[in-house]
Amino acid sequence: MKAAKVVFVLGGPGSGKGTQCALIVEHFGFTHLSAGDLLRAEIKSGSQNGAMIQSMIKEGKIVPSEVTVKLLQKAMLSSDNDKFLIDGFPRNEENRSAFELITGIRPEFILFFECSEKEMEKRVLGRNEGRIDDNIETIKKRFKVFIDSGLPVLKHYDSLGKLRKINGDRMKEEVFESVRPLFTAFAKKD
Ligand SMILES: Nc1ncnc2c1ncn2[C@@H]1O[C@H](COP(=O)(O)OP(=O)(O)O)[C@@H](O)[C@H]1O
Ligand SMILES: Nc1ccn([C@@H]2O[C@H](COP(=O)(O)OP(=O)(O)O)[C@@H](O)[C@H]2O)c(=O)n1
Repeated sequence: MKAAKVVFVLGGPGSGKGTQCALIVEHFGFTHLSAGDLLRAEIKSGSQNGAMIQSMIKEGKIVPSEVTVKLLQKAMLSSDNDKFLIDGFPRNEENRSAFELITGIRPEFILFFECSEKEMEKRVLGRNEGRIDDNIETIKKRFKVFIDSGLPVLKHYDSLGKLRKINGDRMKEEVFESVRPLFTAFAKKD
């Protein structure tokens, strides 16, 4: 698994991570792994961690890294692909160090969508996916967690020269035109 190429995709709730990942998958043949989607699937599967995960998500808190890294690792191992977009991860320093320790993988780079809180709030409230955390009370908590726990992760990768910031406040097609050049090195599909 050490040969796998990984790009972490970060940004606040509603910054457009999932939307841009779908476009990258379509154009560059990556496999999209959303940490949030894997955690939500784990709740639905009736896992013994389900109740804990559900209450963390409802409160906008970060699920213990061991749980999330195991889910990501399992998904990577069961894929034929060797190029992964890991979306919504790492959310804090614990996520980051646990992933590096357990998988031995270092990301190629970090795609980070910068977006105003006003725009993110509007998008999340309009998302209509029936998520238990897409309500104004939990959104405020998620914004705070993003700043308090997420910024140290971004600083870390910035210091390694791996942070690629994209203005996510624009129309999705315009955002993708800024994303595209970062992936041309991966253009050849295997
Ligand atoms: N650039 C954009 N402009 C307007 N709406 C967007 C844009 N990107 C995504 N959206 C919409 O905003 C909502 C949140 O986007 P999503 O990709 O799910 O964000 P995230 O994965 O970062 O939480 C979705 O309903 C999506 O269709
Ligand atoms: N690495 C992660 C990713 C998500 N999560 C949880 O899942 C929730 C939703 O994350 P998400 O990435 O699906 O959605 P957004 O908050 O980006 O819109 C987070 O608020 C956390 O409670 C986590 O605990 N650890």
